[in-house]
Amino acid sequence: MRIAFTKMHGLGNDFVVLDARDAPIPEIDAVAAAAIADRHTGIGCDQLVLLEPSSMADFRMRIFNADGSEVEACGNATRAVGLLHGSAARIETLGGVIAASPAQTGIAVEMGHPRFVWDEIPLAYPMDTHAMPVAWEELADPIAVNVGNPHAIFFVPDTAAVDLARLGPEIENDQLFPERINVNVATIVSRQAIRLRVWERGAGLTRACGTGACATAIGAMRRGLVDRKVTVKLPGGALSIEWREDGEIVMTGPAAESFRGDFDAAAYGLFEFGTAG
Ligand SMILES: N[C@@H](CCC[C@H](N)C(=O)O)C(=O)O
Repeated sequence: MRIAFTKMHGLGNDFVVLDARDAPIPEIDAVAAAAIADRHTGIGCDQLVLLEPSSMADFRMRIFNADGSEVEACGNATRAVGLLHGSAARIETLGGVIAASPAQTGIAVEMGHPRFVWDEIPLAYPMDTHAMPVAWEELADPIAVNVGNPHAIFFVPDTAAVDLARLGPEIENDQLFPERINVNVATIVSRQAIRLRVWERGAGLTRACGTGACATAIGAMRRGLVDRKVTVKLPGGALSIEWREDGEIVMTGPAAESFRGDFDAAAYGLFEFGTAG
């Protein structure tokens, strides 16, 4: 059996998208997701995205990191899937129902409302998430924000000077974060602009992280450092993030399709229905 896929990206954060909305495909587990995402022996991507029917929205989007872990949210993938769908859509995710629609500058996504309480992040024990009294070398006093998925944000003088490849995994896997964490290092450029690099939970350094941009913008707004609408500049390009007065986060930016193909299901341990196990 062959399974069709679409390779897509949002600012260089890349995805293998499998569309099972109309015709089911074999169940994707963590092992298969990691194998497909592998850049040496698989197709290669930061996240595997699986579209399925939904009873509460237009369709369901499941997201697997490159390490196989299934997660709640992915901003860039939501824009990519919005582009693939071609019109406005309500999308069920593990993080809640979100809405994507075509916009002048790409795809706009209503990402939901941010959460700040320690057990909503989640943290291992109670702590003020607005100014956390913790540090990993020069990375200190982060803000924690959950925008569907968990983020820690460190404001630093120069994002390029941070050894994120070394400190990122240390913080991601710290026992303070029982579900691990996405690690953001950000520099305030002006009241309308932020520079950002992200170590993603389960995927490592990526060219861009949409939820990281949302969480960082909200963290900077909470600290009074920027206005309620900002441009977040990532290595792969820029996103516009607005925190509306009604509490909704709106992320707007580009997405693109790279190519389409198909793969042999058995090569990833996926078997036709009724033949698995
Ligand atoms: N690249 C994504 C985030 C993907 C999930 C994240 N690594 C997590 O584990 O929460 C984005 O654009 O938001």
